[in-house]
Amino acid sequence: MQVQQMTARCSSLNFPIVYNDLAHPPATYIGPEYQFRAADGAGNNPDAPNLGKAGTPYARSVQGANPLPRNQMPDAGLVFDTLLRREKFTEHPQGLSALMFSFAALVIHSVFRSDHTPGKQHINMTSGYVDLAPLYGNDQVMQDKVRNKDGRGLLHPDVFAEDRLLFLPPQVGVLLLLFNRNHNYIARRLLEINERGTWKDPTHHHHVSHAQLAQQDEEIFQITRLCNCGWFAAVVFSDYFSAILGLVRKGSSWSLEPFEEIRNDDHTVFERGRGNACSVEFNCLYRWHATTSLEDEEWIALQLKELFPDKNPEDISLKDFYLKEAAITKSEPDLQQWTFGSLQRETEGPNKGSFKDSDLAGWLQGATSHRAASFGARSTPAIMRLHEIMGIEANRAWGVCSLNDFRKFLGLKTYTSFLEWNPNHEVADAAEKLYGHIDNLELYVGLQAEESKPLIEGAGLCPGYTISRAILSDAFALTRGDRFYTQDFTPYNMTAWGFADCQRDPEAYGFGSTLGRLFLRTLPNDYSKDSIYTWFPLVHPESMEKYLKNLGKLDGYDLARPRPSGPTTTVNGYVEVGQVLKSTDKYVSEYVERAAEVVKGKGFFTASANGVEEQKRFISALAPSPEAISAIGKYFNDKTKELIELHSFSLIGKNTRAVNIVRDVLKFVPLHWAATEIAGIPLKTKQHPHGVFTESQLFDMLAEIYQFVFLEVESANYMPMRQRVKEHVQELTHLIKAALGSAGSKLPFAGLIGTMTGFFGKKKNHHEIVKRLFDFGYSTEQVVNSILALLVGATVEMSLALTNVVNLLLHKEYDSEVTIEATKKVDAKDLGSLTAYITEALRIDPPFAGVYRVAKQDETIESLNVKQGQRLFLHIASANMNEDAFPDPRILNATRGRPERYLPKDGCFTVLGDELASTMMAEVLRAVVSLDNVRRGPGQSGKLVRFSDTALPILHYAYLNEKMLHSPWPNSMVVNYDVAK
Ligand code: HEM
Repeated sequence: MQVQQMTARCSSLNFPIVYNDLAHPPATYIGPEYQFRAADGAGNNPDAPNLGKAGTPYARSVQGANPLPRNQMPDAGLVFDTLLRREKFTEHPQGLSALMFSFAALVIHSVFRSDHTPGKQHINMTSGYVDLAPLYGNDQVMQDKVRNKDGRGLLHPDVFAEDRLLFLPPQVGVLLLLFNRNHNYIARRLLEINERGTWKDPTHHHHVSHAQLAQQDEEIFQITRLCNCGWFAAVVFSDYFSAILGLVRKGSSWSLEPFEEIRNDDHTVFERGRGNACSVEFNCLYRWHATTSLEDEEWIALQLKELFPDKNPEDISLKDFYLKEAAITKSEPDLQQWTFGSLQRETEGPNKGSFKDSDLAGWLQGATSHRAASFGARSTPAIMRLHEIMGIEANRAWGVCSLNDFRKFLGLKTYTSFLEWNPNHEVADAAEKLYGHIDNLELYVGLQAEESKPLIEGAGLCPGYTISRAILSDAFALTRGDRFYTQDFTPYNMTAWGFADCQRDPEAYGFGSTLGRLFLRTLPNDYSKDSIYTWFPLVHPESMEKYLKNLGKLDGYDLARPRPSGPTTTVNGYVEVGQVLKSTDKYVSEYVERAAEVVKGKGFFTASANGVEEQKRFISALAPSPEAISAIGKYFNDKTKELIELHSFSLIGKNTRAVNIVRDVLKFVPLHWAATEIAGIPLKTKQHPHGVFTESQLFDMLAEIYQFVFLEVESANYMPMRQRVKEHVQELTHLIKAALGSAGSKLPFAGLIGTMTGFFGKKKNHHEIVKRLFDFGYSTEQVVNSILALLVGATVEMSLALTNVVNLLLHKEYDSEVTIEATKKVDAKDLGSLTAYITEALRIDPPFAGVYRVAKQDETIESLNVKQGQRLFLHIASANMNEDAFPDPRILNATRGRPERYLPKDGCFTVLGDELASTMMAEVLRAVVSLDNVRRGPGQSGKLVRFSDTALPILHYAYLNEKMLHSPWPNSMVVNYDVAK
């Protein structure tokens, strides 16, 4: 190319834009030095590593212009007694609860810790970041004290680093303990998932070197801290801001999101993640002592009495306070022994060292039911006089500007008179007498005693006007300025699950509450899934009731304080599990109640009171003869082959083909049959683009219904899932009804059927089955619900069972715990052998670990004493490993004989009957084993990636779904097989 042409082409490029694509200097770097938060917050900005580090001076934002000579300022005590001292308690206008300000106290303790050592009062001993420093400490020494360091990245149970919290109302410390528990929850899940495969759980592997344990402890701890801080920020941006902006009373789940990348007009990156140091102005405006509830006021009085038994609170001096503080710090016991609020640590058992859940919940729920007070002049409890004097004195020592200087800085109109600042004549007059001129009004007092904002649109916190404007600037500086909430908030740094787990979820109950999710995770037996105490803890329940009523949403919530639920007893013994499973009259499942929440009317026989009878009848309609069973078996065999053919691909230059047997075949074989042959719902595939749902869409809907009715749902997900499941059920029943065809033409919706049959096409089997059901005298509703029951009960769980069977069949080096009897490999030609293989494989690797049952009466079975009403978790997977019942239980031996030793089968075997379900599965297996030299795909692709999830014991294994959250359903495993060239 000619030089001139090159020059012309280059000059047509907009250099500034291209240059501005990237940040200069780079926004972040890779490697552990940059990936994780330093204990003292250093290095948040890699180019200015001391910015916001603990132990550095406070920043000052505003250039004061008005002189405020200290020796001419009114006495701080006098200021308190004239402008701040509470005259009477006025409840908060939005009805915020005491817990709201307990959370606020946690926020401020994360970012302020003024040094009280003489000469060092300008130092902030904590970092300028919302990094949960009260939990993790401000330096490495403190962090080492809270960590357990056994290789699992855990914290010691129920500890935190911040000793100042011991002197605040107990619910503040309790809230922080929930973040300790959340840390340990996250760390455990990270180790279970083990995304990079480099960690070994020291509870199962006893020969891991010290060096490796130390390294993995550090990695897990640091990743967990990032995720836990993500949770903390998510609470700030959901519950906390929702209360501050008044969104909670409007039923809105919208939130500010200040983290995203934004481009300036000239294409430069709008700054983010460049660090933050807290300012003295912010320290002054965040002292919200006026909001203290009556109950907390009483608590402070008691505490001061305890600390200074010989002194009247009004006579305690600053010196007394600082001396006491220093003495307490010196004599503090080991933080694992700290207690507060009369809490007692458990001294033995699995929860040794922890506090009782019910005690913690008691403090939190108490604080929700206490009303916070309004902000404003003459509102701060007298008992906090000393605290306020400390604030005023600090404000003066720091050389903070005047209120008017501050307002000017923010672009707000400066006040010209005291009355303009606070229209209450008495307050304005008193202030004028103390300060002389409005320009002399110091920031601290000016902020705290200013007229408060009323409860108007967009307002919820209702502090003084200037605070309400300035708080947002600081909130943004803190969060958008933090590299770990912006450039380094990535699924790589936090792992895929950790990143997904800590996101604010606008779909969560309580208008996107995160605190509710945290309560249900950390205090599962003491918070309930629909209580307003769970979902709106920062608002007083009576006020929340009023708002929900206005929004027409009262029905969705329980207004009562949650009642603790008893823990579930896990039963592992083979005899006990077997006995309970068989005694269906004495031990009942909870499926009927669950189904009743989402399915209207009769016929959903898999979860109905007289289900056994209905089930038998349904099976007889489905497969009335051995020929019918064989025909269905053939369908399964053909469909498996068809899907393998359709989705397999060949490897270049080899006579090998590969197929994702789980994602593209096993997941969908039962689904095709149930949807098209039984329910009459055609699937949308490449070959049939006019179907109603794609295979995946229908699978996901059925999986959610199945999980809701038959499995365990994380309490925090229960209510949103219930809503979604109701919608799925409605949609599916509508389609099933429409597809009933002429078999139901005597029905009132015959007109609709006319249109739908053309759309669906005609299916002989579907037609016949529907006819047989009507012949039983079933109502339309019963027929529809019966079909829905089959659709749910005979698909997703069977796919999972098939996955486990095929996974075991391909067993090689991957699962060292199981051995397959080499001589007794499966014979593809013999249906009996295939069925026996499936029974044995599902003993070793059942789709679910167990089932829940509730006792209807007292009973003793062997060593198990059951009380009426007790909830039992029957751990079938454990019972299946019983040595007496199954000698060498880890050996997969399909010729064990004595079929009566196997525990009663559940799931699709009950829905379809043993014979039909076994035939279907055996035919799928036959199609797979008939592939020439079928074997696992290479490396990672050939593995069934799954992990144990101790948080949801019913799941034998959990998987990550496409959102990277826990799911019961597998999604990938590639197999290879050979074909003739
Ligand atoms: C109701 C219980 C509370 C008690 C007993 C309490 C007590 C105290 C005490 C003794 C100080 C030390 C004063 C100093 O270092 O100058 C302090 C400081 C402070 N308080 Fe409170 N407080 C309470 C609630 C709150 C709340 C709800 C907030 C606001 C969200 C808050 C914000 C602050 C701030 C920002 C400081 C300055 C911290 C520092 O500079 O280190 N406090 N409080």
